[in-house]
Amino acid sequence: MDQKVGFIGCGKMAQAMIEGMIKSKIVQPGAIMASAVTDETLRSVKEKYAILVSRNNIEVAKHADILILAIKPNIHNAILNEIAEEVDEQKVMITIAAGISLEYIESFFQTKMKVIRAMPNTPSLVGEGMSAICHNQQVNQDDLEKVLLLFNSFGRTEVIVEELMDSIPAISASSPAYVYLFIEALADGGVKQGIPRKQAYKLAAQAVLGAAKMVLETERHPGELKDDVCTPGGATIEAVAALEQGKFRSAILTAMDECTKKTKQLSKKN
Ligand SMILES: NC(=O)C1=CN([C@@H]2O[C@H](COP(=O)(O)OP(=O)(O)OC[C@H]3O[C@@H](n4cnc5c(N)ncnc54)[C@H](OP(=O)(O)O)[C@@H]3O)[C@@H](O)[C@H]2O)C=CC1
Ligand SMILES: O=C(O)[C@@H]1CCC=N1
Repeated sequence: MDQKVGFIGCGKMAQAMIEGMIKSKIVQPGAIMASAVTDETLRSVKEKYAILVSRNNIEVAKHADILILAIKPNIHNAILNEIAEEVDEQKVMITIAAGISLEYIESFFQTKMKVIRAMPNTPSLVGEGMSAICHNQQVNQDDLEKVLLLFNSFGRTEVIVEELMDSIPAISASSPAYVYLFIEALADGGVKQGIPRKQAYKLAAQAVLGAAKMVLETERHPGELKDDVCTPGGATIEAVAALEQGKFRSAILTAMDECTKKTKQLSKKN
């Protein structure tokens, strides 16, 4: 695509997206410019991705057709005040911060801007990201197609209504953290049985990847897929019963409620 992409903030999430975009060849490294605060980050991303870097957020805002705010929620205020004069109505502005609304971003500008709120996740780094996005009325079909092309270059994207955005961290943006806990626990269980640690991580991670692919590619109900694994009177159903006793599902639902509660608190702060 011929769009220039800018990242204000180039930490973990921005780098995951940049790596995914570059690997998929959807944008040339020279069309991407990113800013950060420390020399260490600027040097390292320049070296890793051969993208343009700057300590100057205004320079990034000027460079970009699609400008991505990949900074913490609590510094949006300062950054938006800093760049407000430099962003015109042609640019598409995207925030990936938890709890930052379209209306909040719009409020920094005199004129109606094209704004998108996105919630990606770190597996974007390996092209298996999951992003949810919503947009305001200024974003037209052509803008949306370009942004979808960009986001789909590092995974899948769902367009949703803004009312649901605060619920996305719990299900797909924060959830990789819980999946890593699960993989670590599976590997610990393997190690307990004598499986070498390195092999245990491979066995556990591939099982999770395969199970996820089964859900996506067969489109069968997860409960049905679970039933296929549980041989009557066999070993798996014993494990499932133990997990139910340990309130496995209930623990996940509670964790998601806590995640959403915190996201909503972040929303209120801004
Ligand atoms: N991590 C995740 O899994 C996800 C995060 N998000 C959202 O992404 C956003 C960023 O998170 P994450 O990447 O994890 O955070 P990081 O702390 O890894 O990155 C933040 C980046 O912002 C830079 N920064 C800080 N202050 C400024 C400034 N004044 N001007 C320019 N850049 C600045 C930092 O620079 P330096 O490196 O020099 O310190 C750093 O590169 C958050 O809003 C979060 O809600 C959304 C989805 C998933
Ligand atoms: O923990 C956070 O607030 C961010 C949002 C989604 C993932 N990380």
